[in-house]
Amino acid sequence: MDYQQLGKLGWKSCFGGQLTEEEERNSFPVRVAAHFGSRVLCLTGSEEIVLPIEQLHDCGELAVGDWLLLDNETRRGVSRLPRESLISRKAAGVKSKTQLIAANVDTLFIVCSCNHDFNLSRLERYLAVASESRVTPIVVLTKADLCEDRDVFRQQALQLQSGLIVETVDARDTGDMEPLAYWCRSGQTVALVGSSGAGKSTLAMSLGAGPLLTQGIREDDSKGRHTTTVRSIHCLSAGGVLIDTPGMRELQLADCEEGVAKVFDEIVALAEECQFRDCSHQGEPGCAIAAAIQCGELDTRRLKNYQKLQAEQARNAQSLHERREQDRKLGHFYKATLSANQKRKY
Ligand SMILES: Nc1nc2c(ncn2[C@@H]2O[C@H](COP(=O)(O)OP(=O)(O)OP(=O)(O)O)[C@@H](O)[C@H]2O)c(=O)[nH]1
Ligand SMILES: [Zn+2]
Repeated sequence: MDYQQLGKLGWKSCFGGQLTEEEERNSFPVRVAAHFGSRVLCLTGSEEIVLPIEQLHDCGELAVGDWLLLDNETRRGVSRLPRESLISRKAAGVKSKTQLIAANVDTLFIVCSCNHDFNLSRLERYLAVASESRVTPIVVLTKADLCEDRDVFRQQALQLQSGLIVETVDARDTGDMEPLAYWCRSGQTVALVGSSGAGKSTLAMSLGAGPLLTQGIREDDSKGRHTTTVRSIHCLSAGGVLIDTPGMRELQLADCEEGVAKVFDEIVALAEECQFRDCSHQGEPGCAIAAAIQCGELDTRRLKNYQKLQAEQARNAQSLHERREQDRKLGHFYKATLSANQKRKY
């Protein structure tokens, strides 16, 4: 196994530690770089392998960023290595279906501009997703060059979560990328989220995002037509990789009760102090949250956003549960029909 080549893809030694001797002998790791319906693009660090999805059946549902083991001889997927993190979202348009966005991301750059785009509630939403996905969030405030006092924005963002790291940058300036380099070093995987126009592409460019392989990529199909393969993994000048998929750009909360509770942990703690266990914090006597609002310890915007995100995630989680139930029942139905058909045949 060429660990140096794998390092370029964000491979960490802890992944290697999970392999059995047999797996080390008979298989090799690849990273999922893109998914196009029936085919999956996998990278070894020195080679690109496009595999039909059936060949990866044993690896389960796949996300960009997943590490898979392929059999040395057949190149069939043997298994998927346990994920260190997984970012998922409620699929756009499809009611209550979860879509896997990216796996094994170490750091999420939450991008927001120091202008009218700056929105604390949106930042909290992304922080909840990061927490739920087990990814370290870093808030990157762009367009700092265009505002009078970048520190005003920075201080507000710092309040959102204890220990939160917030950087202010001119995303066009490579010199401003230095504080971010640590998160982009070799063996690290980062992803970007933020609203349209916040500066994600500009930031990616300044971080040196480029194609992972410069040779051996076939851009022409068998008929000589030019084809562009959408690669979702890019290498960065600091040695790490960036996962950038269209799905990353529109995250919604899906089943992330823990993430929301973590980001708003002071509100959760306050609620435990309320006189009534089922206090709805809407004027009941002995409400600790109302008291905190009154004395200015907690602001109304934050409480409202907590309640909104809480309700939103509960709704999504509920419909996900219903869907899973439905799928389960449908599964039983198929099985029953299948066995009835088989009985008829024999
Ligand atoms: N002055 C200044 N301009 C910036 C900065 N970051 C981004 N821009 C400009 O803002 C515009 C939008 O930036 P993009 O990088 O395209 O934003 P994006 O987040 O990728 O947007 P989508 O692709 O729509 O998601 C571009 O014209 C950038 O040049 C910054 O830090 N300072
Ligand atoms: Zn209360």
